[in-house]
Amino acid sequence: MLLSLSGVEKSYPTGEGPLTVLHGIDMKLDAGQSLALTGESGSGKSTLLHLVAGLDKSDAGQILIDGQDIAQAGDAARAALRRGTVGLVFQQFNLIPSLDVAANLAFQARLSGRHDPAWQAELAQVLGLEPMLRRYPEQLSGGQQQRVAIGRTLAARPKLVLADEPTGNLDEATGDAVMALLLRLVAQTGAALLMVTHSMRLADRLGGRLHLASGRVT
Ligand SMILES: Nc1ncnc2c1ncn2[C@@H]1O[C@H](COP(=O)(O)OP(=O)(O)OP(=O)(O)O)[C@@H](O)[C@H]1O
Repeated sequence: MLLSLSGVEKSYPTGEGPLTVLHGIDMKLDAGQSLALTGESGSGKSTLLHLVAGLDKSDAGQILIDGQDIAQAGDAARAALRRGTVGLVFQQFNLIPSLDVAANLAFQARLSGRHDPAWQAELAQVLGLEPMLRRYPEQLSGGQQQRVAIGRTLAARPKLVLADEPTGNLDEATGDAVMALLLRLVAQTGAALLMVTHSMRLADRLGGRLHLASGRVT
């Protein structure tokens, strides 16, 4: 099992006292599987994704990624896991403005010691980025930037791809095309995909669905 959560709890301190956002979440995701994380605004989707990404710490429970419990891991171990095993694709593209497309594509793969020029070239081709490898992010459309962000994540060959509304900033047709590419590439690499989406239409294209309501799986 690539990703396994059991009894995951998370509260945030607020002016009115602690706010429990996740109540004992259990879930599993195997390599090659994809899962849509759905639920109303405020149901805890992003919180759950951030915990799995190691960007935040849970209060209780176990989060195993590839056999390693990140809930108990220290900051350095969580950062290493983020570099090595997990790839993130968020709604904000977070490209590096001072680097051209080719260097943005290579960035994460270089950090994780897995830069593979042939794989990067294949990604650039599949994602339609070949004509713009020397351009800078500000010279790209939103859909093009999102394709670079997906390519940058997949270039590092993550075992687990975490995506938060990855096509949320795109029009429907562009978003559909980018989503099709993401699903195709994830399937090709055998990675697992956990994706937050508000769109039932997009959720239906993934292998399964985990629905959250008030911080509980329903
Ligand atoms: N840092 C924080 N401090 C206090 N409360 C927080 C914090 N981050 C999130 N929350 C609260 O936790 C709850 C869950 O937020 P979360 O962002 O996980 O929801 P979501 O399902 O992703 O929502 P959306 O679909 O609107 O993005 C919300 O009630 C939110 O107000």
